[in-house]
Amino acid sequence: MSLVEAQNIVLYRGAHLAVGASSFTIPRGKITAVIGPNGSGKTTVLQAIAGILSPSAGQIMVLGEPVKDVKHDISFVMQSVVFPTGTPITVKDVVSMGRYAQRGWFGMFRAQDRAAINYAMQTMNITDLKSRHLEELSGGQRQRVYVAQGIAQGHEILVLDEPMTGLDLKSRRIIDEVIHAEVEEHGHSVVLTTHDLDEAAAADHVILMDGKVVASGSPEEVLTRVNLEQAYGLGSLHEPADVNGTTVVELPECTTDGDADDWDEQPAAYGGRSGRYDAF
Ligand SMILES: Nc1ncnc2c1ncn2[C@@H]1O[C@H](COP(=O)(O)OP(=O)(O)OP(=O)(O)O)[C@@H](O)[C@H]1O
Repeated sequence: MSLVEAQNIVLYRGAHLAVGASSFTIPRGKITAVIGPNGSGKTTVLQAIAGILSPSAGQIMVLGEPVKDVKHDISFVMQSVVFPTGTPITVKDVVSMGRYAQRGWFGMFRAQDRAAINYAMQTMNITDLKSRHLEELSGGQRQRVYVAQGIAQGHEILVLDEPMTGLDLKSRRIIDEVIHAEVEEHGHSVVLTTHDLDEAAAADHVILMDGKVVASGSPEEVLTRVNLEQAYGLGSLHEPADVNGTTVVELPECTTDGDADDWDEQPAAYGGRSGRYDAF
């Protein structure tokens, strides 16, 4: 059974058509990367998978059921979680929130809840920060806390919106290891968004967005020059270069606040990283 089957879904954010009619499947027990330019609909698709946003047309099934019936199997970690400034909330409080739905009678944490909270803090390497207030943390540390909250939920499906963006190498590695452990050790499925072609190329399955799903399948099937040019704009890719026998495509730099065609001419960084990946 597929993890997700979407047939001709159309997604609006308010009055704005965010994702035009799209069909795709996502395999179960794998890592799926959703990639595409700014504003291409990645977060919107994640929200539909997590049951936060309903399609205005078409249908989306998760684990063979209407998504509203399996919401309790899904952990959704948002791109940025905003707590009002001055909220006296600690790292442990935030991670513990991941267990609120599973708590026992009278809202008491049971041994398994405490174990899940401690496991999540350990795997995300934030145990030594547990008594710190959230607003005392760096952006990268905070992001690890939010991912830990998702891990603590222990659900079969972990949906992560840009978990790696803006993180240093160490934090990226920690999150990468946790994502692989979720799939390989716990048999869970991970769906994440990224701006990094290397990350997408390393996933089991890729969905390429540009206001709709442009392509979905294995990285080899999806991350082709033709598809990437369609999503990121014709001429946006520089001629492939041969680097030590590997064909490498460089993406031009994209402004972070712009839309898909808002390219800078400079062939340099993309999504804060090298912007180079092995072309298929
Ligand atoms: N709350 C909202 N109300 C109206 N339109 C929205 C809202 N949120 C997003 N949009 C629009 O929906 C479209 C898809 O946005 P979405 O956040 O899914 O893109 P994205 O690919 O995740 O972008 P990014 O890479 O910048 O995070 C964009 O055109 C965006 O402007």
